[in-house]
Amino acid sequence: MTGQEFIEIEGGTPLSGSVCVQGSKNAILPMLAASLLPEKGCSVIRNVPPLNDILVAFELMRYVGARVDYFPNEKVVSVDATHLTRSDLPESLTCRLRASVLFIPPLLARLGEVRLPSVGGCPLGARNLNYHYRGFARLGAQITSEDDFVISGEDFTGTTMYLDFPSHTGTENLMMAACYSTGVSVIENAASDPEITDFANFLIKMGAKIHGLGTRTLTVEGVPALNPIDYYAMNDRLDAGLWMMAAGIAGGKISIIGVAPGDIRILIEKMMQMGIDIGINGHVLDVSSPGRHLKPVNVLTCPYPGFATDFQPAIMALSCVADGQSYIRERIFDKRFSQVAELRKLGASIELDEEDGLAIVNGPTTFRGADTNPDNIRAASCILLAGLACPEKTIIRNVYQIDRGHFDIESRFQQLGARVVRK
Ligand SMILES: CC(=O)N[C@H]1[C@@H](OP(=O)(O)OP(=O)(O)OC[C@H]2O[C@@H](n3ccc(=O)[nH]c3=O)[C@H](O)[C@@H]2O)O[C@H](CO)[C@@H](O)[C@@H]1O
Ligand SMILES: C=C(OP(=O)(O)O)C(=O)O
Repeated sequence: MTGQEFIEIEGGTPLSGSVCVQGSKNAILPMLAASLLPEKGCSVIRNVPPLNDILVAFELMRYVGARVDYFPNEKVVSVDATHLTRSDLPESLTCRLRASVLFIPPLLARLGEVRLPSVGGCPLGARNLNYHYRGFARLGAQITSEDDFVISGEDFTGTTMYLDFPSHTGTENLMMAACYSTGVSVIENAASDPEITDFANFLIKMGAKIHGLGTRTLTVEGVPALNPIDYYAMNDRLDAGLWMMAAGIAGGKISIIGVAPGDIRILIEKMMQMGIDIGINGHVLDVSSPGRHLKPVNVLTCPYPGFATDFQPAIMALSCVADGQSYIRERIFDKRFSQVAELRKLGASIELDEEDGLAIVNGPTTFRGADTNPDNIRAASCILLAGLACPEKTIIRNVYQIDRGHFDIESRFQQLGARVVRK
């Protein structure tokens, strides 16, 4: 990948064929961190796509002394963390990966101290980490510097932790730390996303005792040690959603292989409200759409099981081609509308009140070709989708963002007959 790379889309072709869903980045990242917990032996994680964020996580793990062997064709990684040597994470890596924060619990458990400089990830607004640090402090950690986040302590005692908001990685982090704390911990108002349940199952396979999976209250009984395991990570509901919405906006009929329909039921519901046909055949979704004359939609993002904020930019692309006004309300992040400026370059008519977290989309738009520069994964997905409905050429720069979240995107689109090329 070079900085000059871009993706070019020439839309207007209906999609046909089948596409397989990749492994879930947001489930695999905490698993990679937790694979540093066992004191001896190799853990194996399967269904691991070569996404930029995952590759950066491998670099962080190697930096602290773990041996990481990755087999991209088999999508398998093995991790041996027997000889960890350091826990001062380098900013050159943490500034590229928000999930760097997930390395705090294993490094505390193994080495007793962590230095975590600023963390990167999608620029979506404030993205505070106060629930993480408050939770670690309640378990017994000392936060010795808030500037560079130096945190220390290893003998934690179970406690009750309440999250003011059900933070996704906050829940994962405190659940992971509670696993090796003495006694019982309760995490109230926890996030209940499917990735958290899959991660909890990963920890349980390692020997952890976690109760309340999939609910908003998690109870964790501390255990003396966690063991290396071999685990098959869940598929990525965000990748599945991208393909569903691609068929929705481009038109045509595709089959999406490897979906847990229950994990994306609100997206299915909203797309059906827009006039898109979705057939559920076990773990395969058959999506067919006219691609035009979609119905407008109202969306309000919420913690799981509500409408996922990570789908908000993409469904905005669909709402642009709908006949009428759509209302899209963002309630998770304070700056999650960066795709609006890029969609406007393609001719979209969107009234934006970012303070109120409201975008009113005036459809239908006939997109025109444009040169775009989305600043995060889901904004890039949004423009990819808009490009499929645009008869002229759409350029997407900053391809690094797409490659953080979706593996081999152009080949998988080409497989469905779309004209999407990397140049
Ligand atoms: C790697 C990963 O899994 N990323 C996902 C994770 O991000 P991430 O875990 O960072 O998102 P959170 O659920 O923590 O954030 C949700 C909201 O809570 C606030 N907050 C969070 C923690 C905290 O200590 N203090 C605080 O105020 C944030 O500023 C934000 O407004 O969940 C998001 C919301 O579903 C998704 O968009 C991301 O794709
Ligand atoms: C927001 C995302 O990732 P991160 O939390 O790592 O920025 C994402 O996957 O859309």
